[in-house]
Amino acid sequence: MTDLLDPSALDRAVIHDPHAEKVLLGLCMTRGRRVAHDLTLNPADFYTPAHEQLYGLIQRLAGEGKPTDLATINANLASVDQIHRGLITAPLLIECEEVALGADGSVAYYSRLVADYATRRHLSTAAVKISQLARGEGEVGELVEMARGLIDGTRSSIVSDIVLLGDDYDEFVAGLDRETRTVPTPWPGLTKIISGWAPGGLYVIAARPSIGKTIVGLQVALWLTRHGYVSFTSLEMTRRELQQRATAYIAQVQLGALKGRSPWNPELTVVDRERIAENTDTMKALRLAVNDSPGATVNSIRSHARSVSRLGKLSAVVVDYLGLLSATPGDRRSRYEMVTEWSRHLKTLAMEMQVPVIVLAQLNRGSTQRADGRPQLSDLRDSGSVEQDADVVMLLHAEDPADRNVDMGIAKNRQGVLGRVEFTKRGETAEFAERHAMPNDGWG
Ligand SMILES: Nc1ncnc2c1ncn2[C@@H]1O[C@H](COP(=O)(O)OP(=O)(O)OP(=O)(O)O)[C@@H](O)[C@H]1O
Repeated sequence: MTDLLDPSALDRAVIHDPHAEKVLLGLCMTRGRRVAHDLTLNPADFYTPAHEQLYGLIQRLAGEGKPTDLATINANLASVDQIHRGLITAPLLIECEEVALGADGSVAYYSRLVADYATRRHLSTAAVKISQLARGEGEVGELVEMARGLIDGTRSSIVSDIVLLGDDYDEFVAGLDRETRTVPTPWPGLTKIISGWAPGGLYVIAARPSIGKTIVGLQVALWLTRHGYVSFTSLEMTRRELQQRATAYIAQVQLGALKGRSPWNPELTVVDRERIAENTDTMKALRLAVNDSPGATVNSIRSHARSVSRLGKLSAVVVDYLGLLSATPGDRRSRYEMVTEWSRHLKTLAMEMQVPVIVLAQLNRGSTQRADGRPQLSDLRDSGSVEQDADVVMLLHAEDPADRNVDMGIAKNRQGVLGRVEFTKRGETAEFAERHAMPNDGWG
């Protein structure tokens, strides 16, 4: 990456309000220590160096439980380092007091003004850096993510951004009878056990190879399109293959007949063609956005989800599957460390976007060494810390990939009970049908 322009080269002179800075400092001096104590601006949020130093001193005094008035400031000037001490002059202190006496706005008003100007300056600096990023080297998706990170980091820390746990408690109590924003899974029994997909939740569906995790992932994604757009990252199948599976499920046509004409594929029947025709409009209108670009990374998943959310309400993010994600070029960490970071990022993505993130994962061979062959949470060991980050972990188990009876163990459920669900796998129409759900049933 080429060197970034020195942001200090920017002319930021117009993006500040020296009067507001002085008034706020004066209010801290004249209205008692509490005012300074409650402010959460950073000294660097003040544009003028003298104001920055004075605010830093006032904050220090308030933190030590001392008054923040003119006399105490004067008595403590020696505690400011020698280089900056000279900036806090007697005329400045007097001017701050005077403008504060004549001010007609509240402390909140002036602190908001100072914070807003600080944010504008950060934004201006970020714009220069982004412009340099755009001209530099790097994969374009990564660059977009870095640019987003720079924009996200521009907010100044101000008092009104601090929210206490009980701040909206009345709203919480009033909302107890309102319907939740969780949405059902395609299977009523499972929905009951895990209480549906919750916004901000990270859900892991894991299995040994060929048990059917993609079938489950796609069925879930198709179901969730009823509630909005779904961002579906597929590292194993192309969009065309997903089209075949989705058609098999929605139009109830044999998957084999949708793979094109060949001597070994079954032929499409007249009924099949009718069903496809009947469901063409539904297929075309599906709000399923497929990201099947090779080498997808966690950053590209985030980018995709954000772009999809601009089309309309995002209802979920689905990733098939965690182990196939690519590392950022040049990342030399162990696979374990990388996957650990990815699962953290996916949980953060769920919380940021306020949607469920459903991640498919492959289990290691641990289960094959057990007498009953049943997978356990520990079989996710190769998947970094996904077991800790996940809100719910669902483990699929069948004695053999060809077996139509597949069990799902809810092996972790942060907000509820564990349990077990029995499914019939209908591979030919790419679907799982729920037979029986058993909350509180042990797994293992
Ligand atoms: N045309 C078909 N007819 C019947 N069953 C099929 C058909 N295609 C796939 N299946 C079933 O689906 C299973 C594979 O499903 P899926 O691709 O979802 O598995 P997976 O767990 O994602 O596998 P992988 O380890 O390859 O990621 C196979 O074991 C098979 O039982």
